[in-house]
Amino acid sequence: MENLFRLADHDESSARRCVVVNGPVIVGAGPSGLATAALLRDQGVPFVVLEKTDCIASLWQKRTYDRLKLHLPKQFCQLPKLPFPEDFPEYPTKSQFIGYLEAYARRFDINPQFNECVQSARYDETSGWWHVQTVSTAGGSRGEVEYLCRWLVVATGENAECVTPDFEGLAEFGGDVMHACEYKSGEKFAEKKVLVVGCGNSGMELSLDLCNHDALPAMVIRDSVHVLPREVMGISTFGLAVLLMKRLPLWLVDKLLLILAWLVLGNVEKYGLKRPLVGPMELKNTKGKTPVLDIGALAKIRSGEIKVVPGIKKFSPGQVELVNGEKHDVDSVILATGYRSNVPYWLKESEFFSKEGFPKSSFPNGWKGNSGLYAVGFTRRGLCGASSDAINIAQDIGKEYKEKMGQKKTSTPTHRRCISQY
Ligand SMILES: Cc1cc2nc3c(=O)[nH]c(=O)nc-3n(C[C@H](O)[C@H](O)[C@H](O)COP(=O)(O)OP(=O)(O)OC[C@H]3O[C@@H](n4cnc5c(N)ncnc54)[C@H](O)[C@@H]3O)c2cc1C
Ligand SMILES: NC(=O)C1=CN([C@@H]2O[C@H](COP(=O)(O)OP(=O)(O)OC[C@H]3O[C@@H](n4cnc5c(N)ncnc54)[C@H](OP(=O)(O)O)[C@@H]3O)[C@@H](O)[C@H]2O)C=CC1
Ligand SMILES: O=C(O)C(=O)Cc1c[nH]c2ccccc12
Repeated sequence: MENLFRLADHDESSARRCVVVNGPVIVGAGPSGLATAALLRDQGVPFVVLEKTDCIASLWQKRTYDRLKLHLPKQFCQLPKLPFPEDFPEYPTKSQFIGYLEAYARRFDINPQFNECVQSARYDETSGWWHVQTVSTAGGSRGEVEYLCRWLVVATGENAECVTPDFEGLAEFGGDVMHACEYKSGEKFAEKKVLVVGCGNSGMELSLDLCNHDALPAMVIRDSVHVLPREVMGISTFGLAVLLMKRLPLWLVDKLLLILAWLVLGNVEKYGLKRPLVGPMELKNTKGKTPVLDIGALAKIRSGEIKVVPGIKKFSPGQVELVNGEKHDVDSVILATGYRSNVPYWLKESEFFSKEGFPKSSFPNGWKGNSGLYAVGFTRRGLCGASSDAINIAQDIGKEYKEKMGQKKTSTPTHRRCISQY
C-alpha cells in the first residue's frame, strides 16, 4: 500500500474509509486491468486496482467451462511486455492462460484490492477528483471505501454481466436453467436433452462439449450466424484476416473469407446456419458480433448429433415451443445468450460512455475520455484490442503523472470524511 495515502475516518474499525490514491484507480483485474497496471508499473506510476471478486481474471477463473481454449492463436492473446512461455501450444488452454496471467501479476507486482466492488464513480468538476465508491463483497463487514483519484481507468470488460432473456413460461419450465457462464462440463448432462439457446462461440462450443459427454443438445439459431474454420490449411483464419485487412478493403477481406469458408466447410446454410447479409469482419467491427471459429461443432451438426432448431416461442413444464410450432421435450436449458457491460450501473458519466456501457468512439479512438477517464478492453477486438488500449493509456497517464510530479505539490482533497493521512 505504499502508493496510498490512507485517510481514515474516526477510527480504523469504522465502516467508512476514505483513501486518496496518488495515481490512477483501475477498476477490474482482468487481462485489461493487468496490462494497464503492468505498463504503469514499468514507468514507476503508482496505481490501485479494485477487483470485485477474490482473484485476478475472474471471467477466466470462475465463469468459463473446463475445456475452454483460446480460439485465437497465441501471438494475438499475450499481454504487453511478457510473451507466453515458448512451450505454450498455438491455442493455450484455459489453465495455461490463467497461469500466465498469475505470473504476469507477480512479475509486475500487481496486488489488486480484492473483494471490492465499485458501486459508483463520479467526477467532481470543482475539485478535479474522481470519487470512486466501493462496497466489500467479502463476508464480514469491511465496509465501504471511497477512493479519490485524478485518473480513472475502466477495465470491467465487455462480458461483465450475463444476458438472460425473459422467455415466456421459463419460470414454469421446471428443469435446470443456467447461463453459459455457469457451465463447467457436460458430465452431468449425459443422456439428457439440453436446449442450448444461442449460436455464438459459447453456444457452439458448449453444444460440442455436451456431445462429447453423450448428452443430446439442440441449439437455437433464431436468426443468422457466420461460421468460419478456425484454420485453413494450418493457417489461422483470424491471422489471415488481420493480414488481409492491412492491405485490402474490409468488403474484399470478407468476400475472401467467405470463399475460403465455402471451400473448407461447404454450404452450411443447408444445416440451418443462415449467413448474415453483412460479412464476418464487418459485422464484428460494426456490431461487435464475433464470428464462430469452428473447433468441431459443425461436424456434429452435420452428423445430426447437435440438432439445430429455430427461435423460441415459449416454455411450458418440461417442454419448449419453437416459432415454427414444434414442441420438444427438454431436460435442461443453457442460455448461451451473451454478455453486456456493467458500466452504466456504476459510472456517473454519459459523454464518453454510451448508455450500453461502451465508449462512443470506435477503435482506435475509444480509450480516452475527458477529465482523466479511460477505457481499456472495450474495442470488441479481444485481448489484442485490450493490449493496444493499455499501451495508449499507460503512455498518456505516465506523461501527465510526470508533469504533475514536476509541478509543485498538488493539493490534497478536502473531504468531510477524510480526516487523517498517512
Ligand atoms: C468464454 C470466453 C472466451 C474468450 N476467448 C477469447 C480468446 O480466445 N481470445 C481473445 O482475444 N478474447 C477472448 N475473449 C474475450 C474476452 O473479453 C477477453 O479474453 C478478456 O477476458 C477481456 O479482459 P477484460 O479484462 O477486458 O475483461 P474481464 O476478463 O471480464 O475482466 C474484468 C474484471 O473486472 C471485474 N469487475 C467487473 N465489474 C467490477 C466492479 N464494478 N468493481 C470491481 N471489479 C469489477 C471482474 O470481476 C473481472 O475480473 C473471450 C471471452 C469469453 C467470454
Ligand atoms: N474459445 C473461445 O475463445 C471462446 C470465445 N468466446 C467469446 O466470448 C464472447 C461471448 O460469446 P457468446 O457467449 O457466444 O455470446 P454472443 O453475444 O457472441 O452470442 C450470443 C448468442 O445468443 C443469441 N441470443 C441472444 N438472445 C437470444 C434470444 N432471446 N433467443 C435466441 N437467441 C438469442 C444471439 O443471437 P443473435 O445473433 O440473433 O442476437 C447469439 O447467437 C464472444 O466474443 C466470443 O467470441 C466464447 C466462447 C468460447
Ligand atoms: O474471442 C473473442 O471474443 C474476440 O473478441 C476475439 C476476436 C477479435 N476479433 C475477432 C474476429 C473474429 C473472431 C474472433 C475475434
